[in-house]
This record gives sequence, structure tokens and C-alpha cells, in this order.
Amino acid sequence: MPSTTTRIAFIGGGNMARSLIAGLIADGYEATRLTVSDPDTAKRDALAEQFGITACAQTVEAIDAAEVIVLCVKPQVAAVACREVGALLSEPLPLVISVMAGVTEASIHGWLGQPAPLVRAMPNTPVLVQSGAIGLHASAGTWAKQVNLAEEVMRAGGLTHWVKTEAELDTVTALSGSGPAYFFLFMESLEKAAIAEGLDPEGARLLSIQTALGAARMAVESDESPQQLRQRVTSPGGTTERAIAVFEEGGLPALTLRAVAAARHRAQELSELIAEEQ
Ligand SMILES: NC(=O)C1=CN([C@@H]2O[C@H](COP(=O)(O)OP(=O)(O)OC[C@H]3O[C@@H](n4cnc5c(N)ncnc54)[C@H](O)[C@@H]3O)[C@@H](O)[C@H]2O)C=CC1
Ligand SMILES: O=C(O)[C@@H]1CCC=N1
Repeated sequence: MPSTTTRIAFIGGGNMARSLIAGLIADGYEATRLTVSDPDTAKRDALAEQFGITACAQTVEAIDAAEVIVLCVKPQVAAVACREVGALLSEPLPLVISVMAGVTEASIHGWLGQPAPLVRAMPNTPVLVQSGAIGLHASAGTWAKQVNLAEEVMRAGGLTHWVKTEAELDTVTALSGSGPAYFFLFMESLEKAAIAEGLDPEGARLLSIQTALGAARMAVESDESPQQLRQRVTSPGGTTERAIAVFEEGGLPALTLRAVAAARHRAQELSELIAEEQ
């Protein structure tokens, strides 16, 4: 496995940082080159123990000599965390990657107070198992070399996709950032439905999860679209046809449109709220 020695500091050691760190280590990144800062002692201890990385209480210790700084705090504490980082930056400025939902490049640059190269990334929790879907956008003035570095770091977690406009990241957030929760909800619903129809709970869980995995792998590996693959399962006059008719009668496609629109709207709302409040 190739090893990479890029020095990467994570600001915030919660769910997303943990998932990204796990993906990087699985990809061959050296644990000794990864640091994290988090005020929460339990989070620091867990990360240090699980991955062998350096976990610090103070941002100043974590970002010492970092080539990449990944902002992984909640949007609500973005300003405080960015100001703290900005006050510590010196030339050569490191690449800053923000995974914060709905926090704009303009806000981040304003709080950093430094023209640091900046890439916004919208990953999702499957980066933990290197199966993430990650949307990316580089702020104006970020050079190709830094864009490539961001690509390399984030690709350790899964599939990357660069969007042309920053606004598209709100849609990426609503699709793939939040998306694992939608599929988990569907797995939960299928499991409950199978139990209600008489299957044992263990079988209901195992079979619903494996079905999701099998469908996703086929969709990834096949040249056919999800719609074509669905048609292959749907025998005329058979069982699938009946179930699909119920989903359509119940408005699943329209409901999905509304759900994704609500998430995208919330990402936009968060950007406005955060820019106003901080
Ligand atoms: N959870 C997810 O599926 C995804 C989350 N995101 C984004 O990732 C960011 C982090 O989300 P989670 O990891 O889920 O949140 P989390 O709450 O699990 O982690 C945030 C961590 O930041 C720490 N923290 C707070 N203030 C700090 C400071 N000043 N300096 C350093 N650390 C500080 C907290 O103690 C906490 O451990 C958010 O901005 C979110 O929008 C993006 C994509 C997906
Ligand atoms: O729910 C949220 O706000 C974050 C962003 C995408 C996934 N989790």
C-alpha cells in the first residue's frame, strides 16, 4: 500500500473527522502525520487510541507545520474556529479544506483574515469505509497544485466530483451529504415492513441491508442506468410491479423532490444565518 506523508490537521474531531481520518489511514496515509484538535477530551482520547494520531486540546499544537488544514467543526462554531486558525497561519500558507455544510468561501476567508488557498468539500459518512461521495469546489485564487492536493486527500475517502459553482454544493449537501440517512431510513422501513409481514427480525435486517448493498454495487458496476436495472427486476404481472405501483401512488418521486429541496433550502438558510450571526 503506498504511504503518503502529507501533514494534515483536522480542526474538530467529531463524526466527519473520524470518518475522513479512517479513510486516509486505510488509503496508506501515515498516522504520525495526522493531527486533530478538539476541546472534548473523550473525543481526543478515542481518536488517539483508535488511529494512533496526535490529538491536541489546542489548535496551535495541531496545525504546527500542517500542509493541509481540514475544518470539521459545526457551522455554528465556524467563525470562532476559523478566526483561531487564521491568527496562527504564516507563509507558506497551507491549503484549507472546509467540510462545513452551508458555510461559504467568502465567510471562511473573512474569518481567516488570510488569502489562504481554500477548497470546500462536501463528503458523507461512508468515507469511513472509503465509499464516500464527495463534492468539491475551489475558491478563486486556489492554484492547480492545491486543487490536486485537495483531490488527492479527499479521494482517499471515495468518489470525488468537482462542481463549477459554489452554489451547487448546497445541492450536493442535499443529495450525497445527507443522502446516507435517506438510504438508512429506507433500509429501516424495509426491515420493519418485512417483520410486519412475518419475517424473523434478524433475517429482515440482514436481507434488507444486503439488498441495498447488492443494488448499489450493481448500479456502480453496470453500464445500465438505475431505471434499466429496476426494469430487469420488475417482471410483468409480478410482485415488484405491485410494490412499485404502491410507491408511485404514494408519491415517492415527488416526495423525494420535496425532501431534497428542503435539505438544499436548509443549507442555503444556514449560510445566510451563519453569515449574519457571526
Ligand atoms: N456528519 C455528516 O454526515 C456530515 C457532516 N458535515 C459537516 O462536518 C462538520 C462536522 O460535523 P460532525 O463531525 O457531524 O459534527 P460533530 O459535532 O460530531 O463534531 C464537531 C466537533 O468539533 C469540536 N469543536 C467544537 N468547537 C471546536 C473548536 N473551536 N476547535 C476544534 N474543535 C471544536 C466538537 O467538540 C466536536 O467534537 C459540520 O460542519 C457538518 O456540516 C459534512 C458532511 C457530512
Ligand atoms: O445534517 C447535516 O447538516 C450534515 C450535513 C450533511 C450531512 N450532515
